[in-house]
Order: sequence, then C-alpha cells, then structure tokens
Amino acid sequence: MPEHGDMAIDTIPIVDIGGFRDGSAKDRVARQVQEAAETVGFLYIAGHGVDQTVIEGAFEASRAFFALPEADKLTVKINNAHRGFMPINNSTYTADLKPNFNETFLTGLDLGPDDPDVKAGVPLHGPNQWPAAMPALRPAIDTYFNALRDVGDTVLRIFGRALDLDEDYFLPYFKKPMPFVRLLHYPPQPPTRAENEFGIAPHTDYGFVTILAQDEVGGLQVRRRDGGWIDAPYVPGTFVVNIADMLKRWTNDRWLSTPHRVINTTGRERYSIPFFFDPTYHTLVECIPGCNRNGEAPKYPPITWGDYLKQRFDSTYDYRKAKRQDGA
Ligand SMILES: O=C(O)CCC(=O)C(=O)O
Ligand SMILES: [Fe+2]
Repeated sequence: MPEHGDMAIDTIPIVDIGGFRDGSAKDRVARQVQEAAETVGFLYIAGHGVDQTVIEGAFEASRAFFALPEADKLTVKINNAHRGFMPINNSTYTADLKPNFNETFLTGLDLGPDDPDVKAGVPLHGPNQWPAAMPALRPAIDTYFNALRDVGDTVLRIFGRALDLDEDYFLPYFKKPMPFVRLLHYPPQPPTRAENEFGIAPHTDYGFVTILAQDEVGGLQVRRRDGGWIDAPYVPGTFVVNIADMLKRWTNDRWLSTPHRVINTTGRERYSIPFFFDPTYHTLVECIPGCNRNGEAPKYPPITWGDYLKQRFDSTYDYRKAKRQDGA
C-alpha cells in the first residue's frame, strides 16, 4: 500500500456508494472514500442513484447548445454572477499557458432580485440565463442540477463520516450552497498542438468537491506525485469525484486536491459536465477539529470561502479581468 499522501498509485479507485445510500455499508463506503481522498484526491463513484436518462439528457442538451450559432450563445454571455456562456479561449491559469481551449456554459442557484444576498450585493449571486433560441436547455439542465444536488448531499454525509466527524457535520455550511453546473465543450486539438495549449490546462479545483460526468471520448488526466499523468477514462455508470482546494485547506492538507488537465487530440468533439458543490458564501474555513493530527498547529489562517473563490475567479476568467481593468 502507498504511504499516506504519496500519490504513487496508478489507478483511480471506484467506490460504490449504494451501500451508504441504503445504509447497508456506511462504514465501508466512508473508509474507501477516506483512503481515496488521502492518497489520490480522486475517485469514481458508482451506485449514485442518478438515472442514466437524466445524464444523457444533459449531454444531449449540451451538444445542441454548443452547436447553436455563436450569436445565439452570445445572447447569454456570462454575467457578473458567473452564470451564462463563455466562448472558446475564455480563461487562462498562468501567463506561460495558452488560454484553455474549451467553451463553457454555467448555471447556479437561480437567484432573482428579491433574493437577500442579491439585494445585499453579495458577489457571485444572481440569476441564471437561458437562450431564447433553445427552450429545451433549461428543463434538461435544471433536472440535472437537481439530481446532482442530491448526489452532493450524499457526498457531504460520506465526507463527514470519512473524516470521523458527524455525518451531518458539513450540512450547516451548505444551507444556501453555491453549486454550479458547468457544460464544457472541447473541440478537437491538432496532434501538433502547442505544448502549452490544453483543453483545460493543469489546475486544481477551487472549492469543496467536484462531481464530473464525461462522455466516452476521453482526455481527462490526473497528476501523480512523481509528475506523471494517468488517464481518468470514461467508466460507464460512474461520476469522477475530486477533492478541491478549499476542502484540502479545511482538512489541514489531510485530503489532497490533485492537479488534472484535459488534452483532446482524439479528433472528436469532447463534452463533459462538472458539478461544483461548494458551501455558503460566508462560510469561515478553518482547520476541522481532529484534522490537525497530534495537535499540530493549523497550517492556514481562517478564510471566508466566498472571498477566496472570488479571488481565484478574478485571476482566471477573462470577463472578470476585463471588469477589474474597468475599475468595476
Ligand atoms: O472536462 C473535464 O473532464 C475536467 C473539467 C475540469 O477540470 C474543470 O472544469 O475544472
Ligand atoms: Fe478541474
């Protein structure tokens, strides 16, 4: 077995969470998830309970949306609440990289002008946007969003137990969560692609947990500690789950947030749909009791989740960088 925290493993484990959902094997599931979170930072989950037709419906809608004329997609250009469409090459992680070669459509909680956080001007809270040219997008994505929220709730409970906390430990932090469904389209990249041009460049996710559906095309890779990359291929009936930066920080680095990337030189269009499940904007993230093992001092000062996320978004997405230059 690998040493703790040493991602020397060649495969990403598959954990059937059905036994957690029906209560027949909660401890086994929690232990397997804990092991994966500590050693890999990635796992596949099977037995998640989402109907395949819901997943297929979301992919079908995604393909149809990205096939619309650019002008129609631009009617729902991303708003300041991070909801809507971003054209190809819309984001860059670091200056030495080319922009990420994908196009994206995002939805979150649909918050109108009467929502207290919208009224108070809390960043990244606001309405979804739907293209008039494609009425079928909203029902398909809303259905998927709701299904993934259920998966997210189960994952929260598993994580609580896996960290030897109460199963309900994380729930209060998710009373008004910040979930996002992100439709992604990766056009094929030429085999002669520049070395610093990726479908999505190596990065870690920002928040709590990501639950990803991908099509069968492939191209997602996960980094090992030794710098090598392993494929995270499509596995029917599963989602790919990864721990993100804020949860790594919350656990005092006990759990890993592992870099990953997409290169699509398959010659085919690739589609994926990550669901980012993150807590309430004002959540104060500080070392979870028991995660500072042997009583060592916490590694990080407390931080507010929303402030942290806003900072990360502002440094990645072109539409937010442009706003900052305008002084907005
Ligand atoms: O498309 C994928 O498989 C990965 C997407 C991803 O890493 C992200 O959106 O953060
Ligand atoms: Fe990611």
